[in-house]
Amino acid sequence: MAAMTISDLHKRFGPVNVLKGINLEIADGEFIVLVGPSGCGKSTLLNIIAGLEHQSDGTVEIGGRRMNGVAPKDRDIAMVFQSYALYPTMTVRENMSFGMECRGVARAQQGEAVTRVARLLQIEPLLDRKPGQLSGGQRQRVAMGRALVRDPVLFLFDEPLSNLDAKLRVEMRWEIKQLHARIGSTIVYVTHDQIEAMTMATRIAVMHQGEVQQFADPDTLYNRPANLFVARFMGAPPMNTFTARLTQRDGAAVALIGAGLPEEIAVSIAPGAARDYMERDVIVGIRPECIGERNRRFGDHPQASQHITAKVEMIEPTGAETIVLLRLGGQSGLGRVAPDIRLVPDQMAEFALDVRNICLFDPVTERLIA
Ligand SMILES: Nc1ncnc2c1ncn2[C@@H]1O[C@H](COP(=O)(O)OP(=O)(O)OP(=O)(O)O)[C@@H](O)[C@H]1O
Repeated sequence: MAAMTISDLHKRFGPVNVLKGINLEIADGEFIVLVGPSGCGKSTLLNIIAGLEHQSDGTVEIGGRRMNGVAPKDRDIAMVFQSYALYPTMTVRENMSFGMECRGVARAQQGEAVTRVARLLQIEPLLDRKPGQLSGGQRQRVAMGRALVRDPVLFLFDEPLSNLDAKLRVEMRWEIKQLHARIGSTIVYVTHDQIEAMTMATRIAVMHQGEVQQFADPDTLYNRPANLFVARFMGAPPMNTFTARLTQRDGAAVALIGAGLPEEIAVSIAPGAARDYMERDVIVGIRPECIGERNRRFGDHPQASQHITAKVEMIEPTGAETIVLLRLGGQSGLGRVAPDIRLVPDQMAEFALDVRNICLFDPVTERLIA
């Protein structure tokens, strides 16, 4: 196990800047997820940590040891790839012990390590099969087993679940999380799936265009996103964003969505929030689950919920809940209501708004104000 420090890391491919100064301080035993849209540099960063790619500038330190110039095989890192990369002609047992065989580990020790890890991953009955005789989930488990027998200081996972179907992905997610709880190793895990990130990580680094936008625990990322990119990237459906004007109404601070329009909506804002933005435009971020059916109560405080009137534009029943597209102050946003609520398109209806978790962003810098 080891802590890792990434300092001012840059990577250029010819004229293209793919990583633009990455700084991450990762504690021993953390489960870090790198998440971001395609092409943001996640795999490049992982490959540099593994030593498979060289950085243009900056340093990676693992367990206090500077890795510049250290060959991949000497970094004591195990990597699990999206393609399981198992040898098709070898049995599961041979696949798992191959690395140890190459390093000249004694046969008895190899056998012990394979048995220990096979038990941990519950793949003992599969040890004499070949990869072609395994399901996708079993192959993924063997790929993890091959990494685990090495007992490395750091695990790197590059989208390990993306080849699995949705049900198996949920199961494997749970298994990897439990595995981490049991072995306590430091893990850096790349995915573009933000549900995977939210459910497994101790901290998530959200990347965009070669930069870390925010590095925080899942709760902070979700409820206090540092900027509009993070707000819109994390969450499905994503956070609604409305342009609004901050002002005072009846002695209280409000954000007017669609200020000046007949359908203007005043949303209560915490006193003192964004004082410098009074009488200025802001972006208001409201999660869809913060807009619910009229009689929904958010929290114990009577002022946690506010009633708003909006026009229903579209209805999408999902079984457990109904997603509604609403017209709010001339702008569109999503809400989530109980499945037994009857709504029809074009109807005006009252909804409850949870005002506790409303985010305000600067419209120019797009950074969180309050
Ligand atoms: N060897 C290379 N030469 C030139 N450009 C490269 C090379 N490898 C990666 N890139 C570019 O660097 C950028 C980041 O790629 P990277 O694979 O790290 O992204 P990613 O976030 O992992 O994407 P994905 O989720 O699609 O796998 C992309 O624009 C990619 O085209």
